[in-house]
Amino acid sequence: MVNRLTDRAEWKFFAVLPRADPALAVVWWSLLILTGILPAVFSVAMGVLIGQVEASRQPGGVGAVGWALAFTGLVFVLMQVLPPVQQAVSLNLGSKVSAWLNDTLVRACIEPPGMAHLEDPQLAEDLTVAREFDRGQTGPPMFLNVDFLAGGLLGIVSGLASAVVLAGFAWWAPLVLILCWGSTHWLLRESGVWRDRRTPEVQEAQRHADYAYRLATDPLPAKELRLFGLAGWTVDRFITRRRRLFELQYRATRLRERSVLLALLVVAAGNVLVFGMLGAAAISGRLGLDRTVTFVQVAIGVSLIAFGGLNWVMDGASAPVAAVLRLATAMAPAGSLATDSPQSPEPVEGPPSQPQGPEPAEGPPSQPGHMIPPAQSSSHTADLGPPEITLRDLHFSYPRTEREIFSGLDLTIPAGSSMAIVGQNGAGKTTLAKLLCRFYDPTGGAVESDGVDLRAQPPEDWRRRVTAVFQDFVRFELPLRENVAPGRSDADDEDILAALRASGADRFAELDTVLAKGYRDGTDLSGGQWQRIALARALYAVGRGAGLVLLDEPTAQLDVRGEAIIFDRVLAATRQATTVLISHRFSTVRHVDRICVLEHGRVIEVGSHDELMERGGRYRTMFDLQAKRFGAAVDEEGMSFDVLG
Ligand SMILES: Nc1ncnc2c1ncn2[C@@H]1O[C@H](COP(=O)(O)OP(=O)(O)OP(=O)(O)O)[C@@H](O)[C@H]1O
Repeated sequence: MVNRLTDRAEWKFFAVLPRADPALAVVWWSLLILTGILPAVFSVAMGVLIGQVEASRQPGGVGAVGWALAFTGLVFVLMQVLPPVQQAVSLNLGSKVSAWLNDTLVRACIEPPGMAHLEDPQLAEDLTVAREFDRGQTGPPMFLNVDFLAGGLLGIVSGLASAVVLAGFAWWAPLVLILCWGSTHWLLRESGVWRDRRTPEVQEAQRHADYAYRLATDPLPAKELRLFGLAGWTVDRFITRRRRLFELQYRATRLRERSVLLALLVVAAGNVLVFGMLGAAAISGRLGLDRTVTFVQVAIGVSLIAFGGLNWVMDGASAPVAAVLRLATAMAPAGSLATDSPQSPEPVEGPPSQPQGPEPAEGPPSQPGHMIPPAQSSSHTADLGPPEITLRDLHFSYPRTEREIFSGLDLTIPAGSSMAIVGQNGAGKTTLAKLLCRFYDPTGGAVESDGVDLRAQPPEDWRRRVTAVFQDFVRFELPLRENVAPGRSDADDEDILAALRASGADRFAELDTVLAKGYRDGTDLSGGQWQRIALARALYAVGRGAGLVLLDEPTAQLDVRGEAIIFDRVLAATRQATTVLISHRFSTVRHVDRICVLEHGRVIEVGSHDELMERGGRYRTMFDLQAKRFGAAVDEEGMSFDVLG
């Protein structure tokens, strides 16, 4: 019984209020009760006033009209003053609840060390419902909701306070009216709750409407949408999905004729009975004018507990809150990683695990949503040096998929060496980089660092030793300084400038310039310039001691000459690290120590460029194919680079 109550979305909603701001929640409830009982008190005051006026008119009668008038006036003034105060408190509490929910949601998304929770379709659907408190697609946003709710709750408190006063007329009268008006909640219950809010149809309409909205408002798709004449298509998609959403909401929550008629009948019967008895008592003289006025007013006041705004607001406000709380618990296990290696149940030999604490990632956050906590100090990692990486009989399938990306992959990358991974599109190169960052755990076999399974240490300890430039690196809408050293308030400008110089990115902007056009004095960069910034971020991390450097197509957007120069500089800067390069450009690949060719989830060739060329296998075929389409040229400085033939 208690569990059923606490499991309800409404309960969860009210439980969140004190968590968002305990003091404000107490003030909110207190004002609600005080403001709610005032109409009933006013009815009593009016009755008393009339009684005193009548008494003072009697021959020799002495009425305390003045006191009664003052009391009525005081209640009236409070009735004018308290509602705006209540409203201000409601809006304030609404903002606090909104902020608390945002915090909870952001934490739920960002804190799990893995990534699977962000790719789970069911959780993604839940996320859409949860974000409703903020976006307000199907109801008001939370900061307004708390005020609307206060309005509905005030009605309930007023109605109950009126019922208490009405008991002075007859004990059964408030019971009859509460039963009648209260039954409307049950009779019209279907109309107050959007029960099928979590059906695939609703969630799909919601997600697609949201996506079309983002397509229209984000600057990134703006070019293609215009070029391909997709403006009308986007608007149509948005309108049809929104309309569908409204239709589904309307169909679920519209008032049904039969229920409304039944509710009217019940309410009419109860009110005819109570008001009839009140009238009879007044006519017979059993009830004086003063008490008649009071009881008629409170009998009307009980009607405030009827089905209405509260029912509609309550559902819209509590469903997203329940969804946020659900996600807060569901995302953690979905995005968790193994804590112990099945391969290394014994205490493992090898470099000591990094001390835990608030230290930052030495590597940059490589994916949006995967920032590692901000920095206090940066010792430790430099001492550990570059790791030797071993992939031992590695098997991997993405969560909820059957297909094996790796099926028994064995590979060793010696400490301090550079290794290029080549293979066709979809061969699993980026997946390998993700496994090396430990965004996922293998489904079989192991990834080892210096002979120690990565699962034998907390992911954050391992990630302090890793830095990466991913194909889809993040472009922070932040000053250049923070793009190179994100989350590091203690970063030395000289170190940042050195990293920028090494990646050839030192002339694009001042360190304080925000790298986004939408900001005052902000600037945007070209694709290749952004790539150099991402490289600078990785090089800065290497300077701070990151021992494993993952470069996934790090120079794909650089011009041919720039690529050769920058790549040489990157290799020089990462000479002390173990470097893994993923690239389709053989002009880059040939500069590394060893090359590994991936195919069908396995390593089919490993060796230096010269060895693999001599072997005449798959690498040679791919190299020759690319060389046919490209020719070598020598620029005026005598430097050789590839150009289109
Ligand atoms: N998050 C994911 N969930 C499920 N499957 C995925 C996910 N990411 C990638 N895949 C699948 O894994 C396979 C390998 O992808 P991956 O990105 O590792 O290839 P790649 O070798 O880097 O390709 P490319 O050269 O095109 O960058 C692909 O078939 C892809 O569809």
